[in-house]
Amino acid sequence: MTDILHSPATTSESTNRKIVTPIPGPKSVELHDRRVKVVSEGVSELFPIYVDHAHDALMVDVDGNQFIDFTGGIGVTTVGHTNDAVVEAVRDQVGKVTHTLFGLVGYESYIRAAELLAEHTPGDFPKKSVFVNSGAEALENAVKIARKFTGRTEVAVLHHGYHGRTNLTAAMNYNMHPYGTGFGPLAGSVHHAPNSNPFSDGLTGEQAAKATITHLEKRVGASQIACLVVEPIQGEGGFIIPADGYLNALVDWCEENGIVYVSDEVQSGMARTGKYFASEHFGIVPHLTTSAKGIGGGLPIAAVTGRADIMDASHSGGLGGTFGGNPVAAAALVAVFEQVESRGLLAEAQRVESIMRPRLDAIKQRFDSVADARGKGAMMAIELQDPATGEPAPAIVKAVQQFALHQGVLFLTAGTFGNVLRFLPSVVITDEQLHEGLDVLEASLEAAIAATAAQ
Ligand SMILES: Cc1ncc(COP(=O)(O)O)c(CNCCCC(=O)O)c1O
Repeated sequence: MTDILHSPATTSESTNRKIVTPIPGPKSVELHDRRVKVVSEGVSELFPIYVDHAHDALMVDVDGNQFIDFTGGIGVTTVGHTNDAVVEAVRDQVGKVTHTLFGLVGYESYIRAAELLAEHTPGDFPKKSVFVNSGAEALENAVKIARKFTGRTEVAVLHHGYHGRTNLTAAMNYNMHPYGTGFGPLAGSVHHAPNSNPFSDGLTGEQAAKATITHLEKRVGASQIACLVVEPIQGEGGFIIPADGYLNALVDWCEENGIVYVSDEVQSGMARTGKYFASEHFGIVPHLTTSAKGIGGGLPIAAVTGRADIMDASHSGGLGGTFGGNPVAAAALVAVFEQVESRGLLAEAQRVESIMRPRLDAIKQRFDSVADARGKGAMMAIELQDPATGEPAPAIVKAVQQFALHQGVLFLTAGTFGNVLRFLPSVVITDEQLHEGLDVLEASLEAAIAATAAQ
């Protein structure tokens, strides 16, 4: 197999990429050696590098190697690493008050953050929010609120979905490993139904919705279901975009049966797809929307936002937690929304798609192993299969990721079968950085496919 892991990096002419040591460099190796002594083995170590600083779409490790970042820390730094306005808002806030616990002593930024989410999440009805610290915590609370509002217990989710690493959200995930293996017993009352994946199932939205609804009606009973939790574009599952009409049919079914429709926009939300929330692409209005990742611009904050009557179903004191909506994170959220508005970042996400889509389509035409190219805005992906058998090709995906790392570009994988390369760059990435990263993608695919074929 060609030793693509150590091919000399061709970055000397680049102002965006700079590889000045072996990967990992000596300081990263030293940090790794310290890490293994004090950090649980349970925490993954995907890239063997350690960051020193980052800004916009570029990241520099402790050895001075510079990378174009197509991961965004899994879709968090949508407005860019160390976005200037976010940094300024955090700096202004952190010296004034860092914590009170909003349920004890309130502060304006929590309220402003809730006003922004009420304004920009889908739906023109009165909306309220509660803030928590992670996407999983938002999903946990969305389920609590739906159960309280309906008086029902059962939770419906879709195949290939992902919702977190807590006991309940691990039960809601499609992939048991690595999120739930050995951590059980996981929460009950969670029911998995078929999703819509037109690339692989060939079903129309109507046909796929019938399959989903029939499964839930027969296996659970609509009258028992508190909520149906759906990612409008499934993220960890591989950037799966449902067939036209699928989500609309699910929302209608929920409306008809008193089921709370929860749109999990943790990965697809906050300008990522060129809309504030991906639900807008499909013309659906969820009852509740969960958000996290990009809303905080790198600071940990997550939210459940939705119909005021549903959000108010909880008794006072039923929702909360120590750090939820922390003043510093809330200030960052407000800055993120201001950045999206003032810099036209929805259009920037569309610019990213306008550059990536034709190049990914061309890559699909060039390489038989690339079976699909898909996505919306700055949430694009390619799916790799063995052209002879149609089986998933995760080995090539991993090899591409490794080769690109050594060429100064960070790519993420995804997909139930690990055969998807997903791209989550910040929407402030430059055209030049996009094209350079895609050049490396193409070279990495060529090297990885050749190396795999030579095995
Ligand atoms: C749709 C959707 N809902 C919920 C979550 C969970 O958000 P947390 O902030 O990671 O808890 C996610 C987080 N996805 C990245 C997980 C990374 C990892 O843990 O290895 C998501 O994408």
